[in-house]
Amino acid sequence: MPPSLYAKYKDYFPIGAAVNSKTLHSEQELLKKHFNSITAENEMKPILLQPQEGIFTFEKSDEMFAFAEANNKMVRGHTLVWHNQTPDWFFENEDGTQVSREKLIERMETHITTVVSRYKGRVYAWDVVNEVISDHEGEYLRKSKWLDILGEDFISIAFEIAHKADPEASLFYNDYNESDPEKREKIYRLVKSLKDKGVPIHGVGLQAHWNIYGPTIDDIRAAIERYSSLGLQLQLTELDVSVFEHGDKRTDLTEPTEELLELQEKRYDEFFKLLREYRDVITGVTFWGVSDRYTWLSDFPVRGRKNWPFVFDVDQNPKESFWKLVNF
Ligand SMILES: Oc1ccccc1CN[C@@H]1C=C[C@@H](O)[C@H](O)[C@H]1O
Repeated sequence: MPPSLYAKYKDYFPIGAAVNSKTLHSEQELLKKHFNSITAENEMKPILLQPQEGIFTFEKSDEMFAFAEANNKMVRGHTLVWHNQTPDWFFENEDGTQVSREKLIERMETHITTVVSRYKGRVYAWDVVNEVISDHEGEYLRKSKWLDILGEDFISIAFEIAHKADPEASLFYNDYNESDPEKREKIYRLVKSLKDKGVPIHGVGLQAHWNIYGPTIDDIRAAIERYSSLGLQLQLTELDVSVFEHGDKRTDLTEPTEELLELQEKRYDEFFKLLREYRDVITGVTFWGVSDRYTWLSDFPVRGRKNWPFVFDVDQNPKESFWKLVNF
């Protein structure tokens, strides 16, 4: 009988999983036994909470909170301000012209305040702003309508609004490729600037969309050391360990090979040894899914290409990787 993953880590950090309206039901048994935190994979993104101005659709997110509260699970809020999965209406006037700075700030405030207030005291950590750092060499901030219309201020404004709506919630900046040395320094620059200005930011979310070939333990350690040197909490917010390198577009596999699974076991073992070492600064580790039965990676970066990134297999049984996580 496998031990509970979150119970095994009760002296380290909460163990979470991203869920969507389907997996909330199809993965329910694993969620109850192995995870003590959930994140909505899509249902709390701007496009799904406020698809049209003034029309808030909370049914699916409310169902997740009902599950969380009935099963004593914590909730991470994901996400309030992002360049993706955000309706165009935020940035446009009725006639389709670009909205003014004042109007966009008003819309940001309405969205964040309405959403955060609804779940006030029930979300322990919010990904207030997601993925504003550019992946392009030499470019600091990602080009977006938020940046075009409001300038860099949109980031601190979002944090201030969220903090006012729920002063008790821990507020995170969240990003991927967070262990890449160049992007790490840009994230560090942003988060330090927010902290130095007294912006209410409490943590850095390392999405941790890793794979069996990278990032290196040294790069992950350097990122943990760099971000935590700011005196902030760290959370892994979207952990998955793809069996393909990001640039590998192969589509021939219908199941993972033994070799790939052995590599994955080794990586999970190394990753969690490192995470346990930094238990004092890591306040949560959330997988971006539950079992290999469903992962967003089966459509990214190659649409329709199955992936097997988790520690539970397609039959919802523990993989060898699971045992690496609990046998310490
Ligand atoms: O790993 C990436 C590479 C390129 C773009 C975005 C990402 C990760 N982006 C994440 C992934 C899935 C979404 O459901 C999450 O909301 C988003 O934060």
